[in-house]
Amino acid sequence: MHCAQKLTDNIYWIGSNDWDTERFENLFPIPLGVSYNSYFIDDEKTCIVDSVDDSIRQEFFDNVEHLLNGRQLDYLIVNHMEPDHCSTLVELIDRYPNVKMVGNRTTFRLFEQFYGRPCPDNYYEVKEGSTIELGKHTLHSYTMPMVHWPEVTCTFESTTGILFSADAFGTFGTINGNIFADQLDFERVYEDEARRYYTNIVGKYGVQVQNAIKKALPLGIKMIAPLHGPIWRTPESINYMIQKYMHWSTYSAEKKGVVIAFGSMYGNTAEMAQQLAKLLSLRGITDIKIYDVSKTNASYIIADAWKYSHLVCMAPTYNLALYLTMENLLYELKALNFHNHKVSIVGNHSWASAAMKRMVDYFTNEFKDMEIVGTPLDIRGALHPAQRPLFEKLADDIVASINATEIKTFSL
Ligand SMILES: Cc1cc2nc3c(=O)[nH]c(=O)nc-3n(C[C@H](O)[C@H](O)[C@H](O)COP(=O)(O)O)c2cc1C
Repeated sequence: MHCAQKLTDNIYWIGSNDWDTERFENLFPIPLGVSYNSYFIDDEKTCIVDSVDDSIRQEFFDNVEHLLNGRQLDYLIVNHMEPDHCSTLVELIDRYPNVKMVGNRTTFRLFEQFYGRPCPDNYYEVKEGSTIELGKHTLHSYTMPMVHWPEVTCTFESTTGILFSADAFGTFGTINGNIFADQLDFERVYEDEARRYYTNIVGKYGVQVQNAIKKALPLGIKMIAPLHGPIWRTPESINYMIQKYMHWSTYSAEKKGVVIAFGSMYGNTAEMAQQLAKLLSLRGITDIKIYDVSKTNASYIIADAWKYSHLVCMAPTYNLALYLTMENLLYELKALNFHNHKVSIVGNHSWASAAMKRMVDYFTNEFKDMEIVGTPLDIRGALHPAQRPLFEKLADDIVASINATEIKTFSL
């Protein structure tokens, strides 16, 4: 049954929710589900902006048929050729064989690679600044390369001021009736998931996101319609989300605080993590998060590492190397270009140390712009009373560093 919702008198959300997929990209847990958003513009020419994942195929076509009401589909804008927005494209073309599929050369190449169905008669190539007149509405195409795929464009509708932003400004989490961010407590319900979505999916491409923001801001945006999660339509909510993107894309901490990520087999390093947290608390630090890297999916730790000013990595040596789940976390952080934060290091070993050295090497040589706070520690087995002063000193150094840290603010 159709379930479209209005953005304006003539523009509709025709997306739906996916509660079934366990992991987005088969990597990132999505306990709150995810929405795939698509939009319909009802004008002299009919137009769909981006399509959806196969998992919500039925709801999508119910909406499309209802809104077309027997008319033909004239345009199908493909801002992003990732399969979670494109696995219904071939069926759309089969159903509406005269539709013009709007994209760039890379869009069409990826389409053919994925679906083995060249449709050159349907291709309608656009470039930077190309416009399409639908009647009352005019679409302007702008490239956003590598936010986060090479073909990505955004489409600006200049009559209503709606920016169809592809995956930018999206979030994990289903749409629960309210399609607009200002209708709900976004900060409480979605912000952590928006950050986890951004940092893990788009995080590597901060420079490209900055370029896209620079390009989009002068357009006079009145609404931002992303491909996942709620839509932004008030100046306050648009401002809020763009400011979040300024923080995230410049790798700037949003808040003073400490994320302690530990790995542990027998509980000794876990115990050290708790001791350090207690010492930080006694020194007045209120924002402290402890994560077991073997327990919590790295995507959550990565999101909080991005958010808070200070990270502490604590892990044992394992077969003359770094404990595997910590190695994995640091590998992922590095792959996402994480930088511009402060980190402290505690290793643990029993006979031949490697973990501490590996962590120091990571943050000194493999990440850029990471300041190591305090002297890296290397504990043998368990923390003994005689070593307590080392932890007291580390806590002092972290607190001094937190006090000296300035949290950036961004004005638009
Ligand atoms: C499979 C395995 C391999 C290990 N390899 C090393 C090693 O190469 N060098 C070393 O000093 N300790 C090694 N250890 C010992 C641990 O690093 C050490 O006992 C550490 O204190 C454990 O910390 P935890 O109590 O937090 O798990 C290894 C332990 C295991 C189970």
